[in-house]
Amino acid sequence: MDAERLQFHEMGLDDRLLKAVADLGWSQPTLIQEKAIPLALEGKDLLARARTGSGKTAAYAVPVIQRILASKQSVREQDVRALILVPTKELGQQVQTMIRQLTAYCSRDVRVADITGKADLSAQRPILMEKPDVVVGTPSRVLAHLNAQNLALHSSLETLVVDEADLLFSFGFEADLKNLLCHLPKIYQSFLMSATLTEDVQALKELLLHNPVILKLQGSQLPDSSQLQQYSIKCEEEDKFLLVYTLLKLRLVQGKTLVFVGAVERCYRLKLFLEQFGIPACVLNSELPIQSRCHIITQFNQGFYDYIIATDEQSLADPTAAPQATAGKGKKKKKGTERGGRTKDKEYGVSRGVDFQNVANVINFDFPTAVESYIHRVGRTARADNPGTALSFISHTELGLLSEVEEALTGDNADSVLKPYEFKMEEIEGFRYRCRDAMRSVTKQAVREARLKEIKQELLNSEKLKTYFEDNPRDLQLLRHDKDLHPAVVKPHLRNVPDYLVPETLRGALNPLSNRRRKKRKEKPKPDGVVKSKFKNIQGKNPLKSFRYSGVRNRKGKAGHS
Ligand SMILES: Nc1ncnc2c1ncn2[C@@H]1O[C@H](COP(=O)(O)OP(=O)(O)OP(=O)(O)O)[C@@H](O)[C@H]1O
Repeated sequence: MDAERLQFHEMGLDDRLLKAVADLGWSQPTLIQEKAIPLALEGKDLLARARTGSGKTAAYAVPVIQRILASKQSVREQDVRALILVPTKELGQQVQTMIRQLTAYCSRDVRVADITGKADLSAQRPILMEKPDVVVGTPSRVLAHLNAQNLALHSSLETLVVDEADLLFSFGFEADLKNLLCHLPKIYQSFLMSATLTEDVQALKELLLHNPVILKLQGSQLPDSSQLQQYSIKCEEEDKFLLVYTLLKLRLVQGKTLVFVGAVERCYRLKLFLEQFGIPACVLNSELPIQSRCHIITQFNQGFYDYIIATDEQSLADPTAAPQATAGKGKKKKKGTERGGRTKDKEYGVSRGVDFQNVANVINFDFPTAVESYIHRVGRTARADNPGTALSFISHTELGLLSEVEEALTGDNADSVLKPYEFKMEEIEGFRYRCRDAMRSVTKQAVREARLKEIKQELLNSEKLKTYFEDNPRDLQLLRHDKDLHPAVVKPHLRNVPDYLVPETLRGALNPLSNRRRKKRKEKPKPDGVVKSKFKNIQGKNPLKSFRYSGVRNRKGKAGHS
């Protein structure tokens, strides 16, 4: 604990709030919380820029709740007192969950409603008619309710929060946001929270804040190398598959891992490839229904899955993503339509603001197309005080983007932030044949079918999630999202790795679990998402952090790990 740091109990917070904070296991505020909460409680408008994963949500949620609890002591009338604007549905749900956790001991006094969901306006009307103290929504959703007179804010609103402010404009909410402001009272307190201070955020600042205190914390946008280790490795298309197979199958990457790809189609390509080796993974992208997306994230956080293959669709290189991207430029369009009539959800955001918990590694299978996107993706690991690693595969076409990221992250520092991931590709040549064998089954047709199958399946799941599971919550745990999508092409011989193929230096790393035992284990959630393997016992640490598989020679003169 940092003795210098102002503690939660020294901030004059309500006891019920302090008790909830203690239940969350937070021994002290994060830096942004320490600075922002007292200023917010003084009534100041705030513009807070702090890096991803630094605890911005509670930095505004705690003062919002405190203010409501304080005002309830004198005014008993129920009204909407706080509005929290978020760019995505995922974030909306997450903010609601955080507020519910923080109000666990005062849930009657502080009611929160997340209206980001897809339900009809009329279905959400009754919720708003009850005048929850805190409303969480995207600007377009909130505006629609204001226009439909399901919600009135002009006399009651005390606090406005704009979370992930840098993303609101890029998600196309500029016009909605401006229209929404006409419905707000003259005086209210505002907080603008952002991971980056873009020109858009500056513009929002002028629009929303009055004499704000500007908190710019932590110069770097990502944690330093003592907490987050970043690597890059140059490899072309086929090698990307070969390398990811080796890393996952030999458990060279341990713990929960998010693999980012550049297009929805590539989610399925990679999933189909991996499933042939008995490596299960969930797919996460904007085509899936919101209920499924949130359930996948919840289960991942609970340790059900080790791997998620996700797209980061505000920066897709996929040409089919174009409609979505242009929808982000202020058009009224809610959804982009892909070729083949598939719809994408504009309010989808996986790499932005979503609190994946205890993610040990982020792998950029395809490099992001913008610096911001790199920061948000990599920010899914090393959150709060946890350690993490990020590994980026770089093809020759992506070298320019790598330099941009390097430049943005390195700043004045002469040392490169992304260290080379030294891996002797020639040592795993023996695996190339089986990878090609697996790739042959991953045809365009197979990918298309898998994609359709998954959407159909998830639409069914989503219906169940909406209705059935409310009555049968225990069955919810049994609903899995990482099942094989194309069992017909799975070749059983690929599931096991014959010893002779494993480079001598990596033999200890192979996970000894048989398929049968693996199946048995799959039923149970893993407690913290970190899979124990023989390798871990041998090395005692995450190999992605310490791995050197290069020309470095050990004392016996063999290439090996250091
Ligand atoms: N005081 C604290 N002590 C320990 N953990 C905390 C504390 N405050 C927040 N956390 C945890 O840190 C994680 C990151 O918090 P949060 O999602 O609010 O970050 P963020 O700054 O909003 O990140 P992003 O910009 O990526 O959304 C969460 O899991 C949260 O529960």
